[in-house]
Amino acid sequence: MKVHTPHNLDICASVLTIGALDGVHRGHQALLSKAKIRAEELDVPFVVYTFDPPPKVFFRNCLLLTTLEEKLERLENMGADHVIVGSFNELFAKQDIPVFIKELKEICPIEIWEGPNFLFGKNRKGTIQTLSQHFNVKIQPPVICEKGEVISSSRIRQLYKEKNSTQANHLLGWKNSLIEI
Ligand SMILES: Cc1cc2nc3c(=O)[nH]c(=O)nc-3n(C[C@H](O)[C@H](O)[C@H](O)COP(=O)(O)O)c2cc1C
Ligand SMILES: Nc1ncnc2c1ncn2[C@@H]1O[C@H](COP(=O)(O)OP(=O)(O)OP(=O)(O)O)[C@@H](O)[C@H]1O
Repeated sequence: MKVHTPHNLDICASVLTIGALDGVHRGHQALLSKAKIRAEELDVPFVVYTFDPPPKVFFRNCLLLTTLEEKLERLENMGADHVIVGSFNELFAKQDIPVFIKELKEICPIEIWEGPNFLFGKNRKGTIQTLSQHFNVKIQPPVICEKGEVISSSRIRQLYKEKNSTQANHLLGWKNSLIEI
């Protein structure tokens, strides 16, 4: 797996997933697995575009579930061929959506895989519909836990706050998920 800064990956076809992916939890894992399978079927590299720190950590000071190093390790485990890491700061967040779309076009995605409620870009104004105007977007149905709740980084952060690290680690689904709080 190769790690890149934005605008530094030169490929002519890919399957792409974009996301903060903090924790690379069981919902992310299902999404990434699907995208990886499609990349293999299409015989193109599987590219993940992620952000460091996760936007919610940057804007709202949320608990960080995985350091960049841990996240990259997990993404490698999920079969990512290339990871683009956008350093998330004020300047990055100010980029207009068409600018970000133009950057994504550099990666030439044949398919972009996301979950159903994916929002992106400045002020979270970009939707699946926005993305679909430019790319072939595929949706992974939401992965829910045994209790019927959608697995999310926010839910896992909440479980850690409630000191329920057993359930948090269960939703993360990685053996070495140990956050001390
Ligand atoms: C160019 C760009 C600008 C962004 N600006 C904002 C922003 O102003 N406010 C915000 O909450 N998130 C912003 N984000 C983060 C997105 O809303 C979103 O968190 C990110 O695309 C990852 O999606 P995910 O949270 O579903 O993983 C921006 C993302 C990008 C790519
Ligand atoms: N449970 C899930 N099932 C399927 N896809 C998911 C799930 N959770 C997140 N995704 C998808 O993973 C991608 C990255 O999402 P993101 O990193 O924002 O995860 P999140 O768990 O929703 O985070 P947060 O709770 O901090 O908003 C998005 O396309 C999102 O829709």
